Amino acid sequence: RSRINRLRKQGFPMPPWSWVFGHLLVLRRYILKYPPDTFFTIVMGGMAADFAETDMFYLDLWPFAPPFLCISDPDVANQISAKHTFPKADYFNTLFEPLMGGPSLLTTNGKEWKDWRSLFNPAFAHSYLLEQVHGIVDHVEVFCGKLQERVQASDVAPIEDIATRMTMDTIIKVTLDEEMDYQNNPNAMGRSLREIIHWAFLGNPIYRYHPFRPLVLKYYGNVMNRYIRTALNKRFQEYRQGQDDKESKSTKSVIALAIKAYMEGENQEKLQERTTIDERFLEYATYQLRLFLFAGHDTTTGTLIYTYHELSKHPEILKRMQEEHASVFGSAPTKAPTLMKEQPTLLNQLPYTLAVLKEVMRFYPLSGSIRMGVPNVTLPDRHGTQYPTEDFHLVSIHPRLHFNPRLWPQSKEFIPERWLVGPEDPLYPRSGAWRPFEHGPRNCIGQNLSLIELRVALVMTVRTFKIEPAYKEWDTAHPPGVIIGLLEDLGLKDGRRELDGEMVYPIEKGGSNARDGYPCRITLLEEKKR
Ligand code: HEM
Repeated sequence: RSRINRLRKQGFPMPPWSWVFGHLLVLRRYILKYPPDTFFTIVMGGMAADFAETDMFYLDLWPFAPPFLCISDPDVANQISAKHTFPKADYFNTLFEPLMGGPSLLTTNGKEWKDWRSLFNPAFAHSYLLEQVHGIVDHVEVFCGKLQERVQASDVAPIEDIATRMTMDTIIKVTLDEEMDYQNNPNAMGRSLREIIHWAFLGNPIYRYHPFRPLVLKYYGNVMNRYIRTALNKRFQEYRQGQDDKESKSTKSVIALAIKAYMEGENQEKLQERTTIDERFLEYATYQLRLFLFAGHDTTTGTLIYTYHELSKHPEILKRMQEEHASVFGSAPTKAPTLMKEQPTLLNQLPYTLAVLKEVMRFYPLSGSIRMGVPNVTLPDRHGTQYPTEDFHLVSIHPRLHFNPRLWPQSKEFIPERWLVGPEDPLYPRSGAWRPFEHGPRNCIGQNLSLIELRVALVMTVRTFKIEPAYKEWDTAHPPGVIIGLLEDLGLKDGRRELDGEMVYPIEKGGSNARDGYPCRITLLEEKKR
């Protein structure tokens, strides 16, 4: 408090502050502007908009969170992400480690992080992942079957569950070379991940301080660990077999490549004797694989759902995307899966689809970035004022960065073309203003995988299915329970379910999912035309 007070007296920007509450009451005022389940980062974006003059401000939320230096200036955000000056924050680690079970790429620093990142980087390269398109197409085909079932049922239901199962199946296939088949069957691994997210759930103090939480996390963590370790051992034996038998088929999974790189870095003499995988590798690789599943499934699912939503609102954009798919894969949508399997590089010929995805990610930033400030290092705002960083968590506020009218002409309009114009065009994106995957050495390792999977999913769905939100029908069919309804009627509970006139908005559920899992109606496009 006294440190914040000193900075306040020196005139650094921050909301009105008090010795007793810090900025908690101010935060509450902002929270009340939004529906109660709104993704917290969006609330922060709203607050940051009131500091447009500096695009930086301090925030004191003690005792609920450490003090923050909030940043929505692209140059400052670039300075934070460009080098390793600012480490990942301990606070951040305590929030995320229960999800992974131990130290992972997301939470470690220095040599420990660098060694693991170097081991996995090659397998997440775009060209390498294109070799995995075959498996991705297979999983998207199952997803299409599920959409088809929804067409036949002619119902209104959330799409999130089936889309999440698809992204989980895909990540497990690409990273571990295992068929989880979660889209068709209940699966202990998939269920455990969901339970862990639910119990580790960062924003809900009821779960955070629940006495059974450690036991529940341990139980489900063990289920995940067992699954991953069994798969890792299988991949190791395949690697060994590949060593002895040069003819054997080499697997292409992310972990197969990482095992190969790890073993090649080992003492070669010892390697000959090794019949089981080294325990330290097994333990740490398990944390990384849990992270891939956690970091990759909700984010990719959310982006897909928000893309369907924007396409439903902009028929002209949908039409242009369909035309692009027809020009690359031919006029019959049924041919596209085979073509993608045979020539995965065709996915590189979809600039418009990619532009739509980038614009969706600008509109719906699903993640964020936090680093720890360090002694004697300051960050300058665009007027040159230097902000001390020591003891502060440096938070990049993506929703503000992505909507700041100073950085984005027509910032509230959905314009995929801004991603297709040259630097001479006013719409051309400003460097560092778009950060869904963050930038620099610690950017998202899975971004190529997400963008490939999303393109495959769009190619295989948008010329066949029409997916339209059906919130009104859903809300009518699912009114709040008697007690909640009464509290809402009495004004004792906030019953708002719209943000800026939109029924679809990211909610706080561990990963910024669409409200109620995006209830929608799915029909066949031909049906619509008839
Ligand atoms: C639309 C999809 C995705 C979005 C928006 C997203 C976003 C991000 C962001 C913003 C970061 C940086 C966090 C920070 O600075 O603290 C990050 C890091 C990371 N992401 Fe993603 N992600 C996505 C998909 C994936 C997928 C599919 C995977 C893996 C299969 C993945 C794995 C990771 C990992 C391991 C890191 C930590 C990297 C490091 O620190 O070295 N992500 N992601």
